[in-house]
Amino acid sequence: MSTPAILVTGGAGFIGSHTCKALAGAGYLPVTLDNLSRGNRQDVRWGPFVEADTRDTARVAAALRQHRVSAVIHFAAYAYVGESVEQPEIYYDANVGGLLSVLRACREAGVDKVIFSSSCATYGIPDAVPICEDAPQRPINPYGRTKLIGEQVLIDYARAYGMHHAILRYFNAAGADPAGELSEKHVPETHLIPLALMAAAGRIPRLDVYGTDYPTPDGTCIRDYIHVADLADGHRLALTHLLGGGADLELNLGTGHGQSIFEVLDAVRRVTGRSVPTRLCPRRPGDPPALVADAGRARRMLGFAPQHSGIETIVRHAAPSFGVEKRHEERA
Ligand SMILES: NC(=O)c1ccc[n+]([C@@H]2O[C@H](COP(=O)([O-])OP(=O)(O)OC[C@H]3O[C@@H](n4cnc5c(N)ncnc54)[C@H](O)[C@@H]3O)[C@@H](O)[C@H]2O)c1
Ligand SMILES: O=c1ccn([C@@H]2O[C@H](COP(=O)(O)OP(=O)(O)O[C@H]3O[C@H](CO)[C@@H](O)[C@H](O)[C@H]3O)[C@@H](O)[C@H]2O)c(=O)[nH]1
Repeated sequence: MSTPAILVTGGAGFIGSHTCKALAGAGYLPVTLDNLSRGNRQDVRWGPFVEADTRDTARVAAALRQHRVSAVIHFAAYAYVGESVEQPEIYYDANVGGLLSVLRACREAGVDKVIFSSSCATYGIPDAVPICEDAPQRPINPYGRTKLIGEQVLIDYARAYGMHHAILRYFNAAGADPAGELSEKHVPETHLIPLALMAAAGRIPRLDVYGTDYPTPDGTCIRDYIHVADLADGHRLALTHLLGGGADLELNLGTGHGQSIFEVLDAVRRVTGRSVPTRLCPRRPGDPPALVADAGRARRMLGFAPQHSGIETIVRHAAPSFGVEKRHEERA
């Protein structure tokens, strides 16, 4: 039997490149399609590369046909809350327009299985944590709205066209390939753990802590940090489920445990043995106080069980990406 080919849009990006590695390890051929606006060509190492924009429907359809693709994993999107508030047009265009174009290409090429990168940002400010999948989805910024629209498009396309889907709502992706073949990087860099490591390494003067007056035990925001290798494995499981004829899925991918900003900074200090200079700042607009997944449905439906997602492991695997010496080499 030939190796099933999977089109991975955004496969040159952070989560996409880690997922391509996991897919190749599981016997799939990942075909990356990326416009390199925010990804890295050198991280496309586990299958062919198509440099194209998702909105170029003809190029996407040609890639699907050329590689006889069995399913699509659609990562390609812009993913910054603040930027989406400043420039909503590029978000609706790339995130919603890109998805519509990929789905049109799938229908033209006869591909009927799509895995979609959604986000806990679709929940907005939740009424309660942990957040289960049936909680109300009331995004509070354009980024979250583009993801919710994407989910709704997929649900409508399933009813009308029989397009099968797995909607995966990631919580905070972090860390890097445990084997060290890929690093944690984002363009531009605005994420907490990378910036804390850069502050520990002396590459930036300090980490700004956005808000210490939230209704949380230490006053800082709580997030559910999930290791990128665990997220990659979640995609492998969802793909196996869909290719095996399993029902459509709408799942959180998180750990079920939250860390405050101060707890993350403590982990960075413990792992690196270095101090993290900080400056206490006002809240960043658009940040919900606490986002933690109810991870039960993914466990029940897919057997999803994060292996690397302790905060210290995440920080230890991310640290080399930022040139911070690890204090606990023996524990790698
Ligand atoms: N990082 C997180 O914590 C997180 C959490 C929830 C959801 N997500 C979602 O996961 C997906 C991947 O996120 P990431 O952190 O790996 O981001 P990333 O920016 O590292 O990767 C996105 C990739 O998509 C590519 N891309 C963007 N627009 C494109 C277009 N129009 N055509 C072709 N390629 C395009 C970029 O070049 C980049 O390589 C995104 O859809 C994001 O919204 C991320
Ligand atoms: O310099 C910094 C950077 C971040 N934070 C705080 O740290 C927390 C986490 O922030 P960040 O790492 O920027 O992640 P999020 O804003 O939670 O967004 C990420 O996680 C979302 C899911 O929660 C995804 O949808 C987004 O794409 C992804 O960027 C938030 O409370 C931030 O205010 C700081 O205090 N200082």
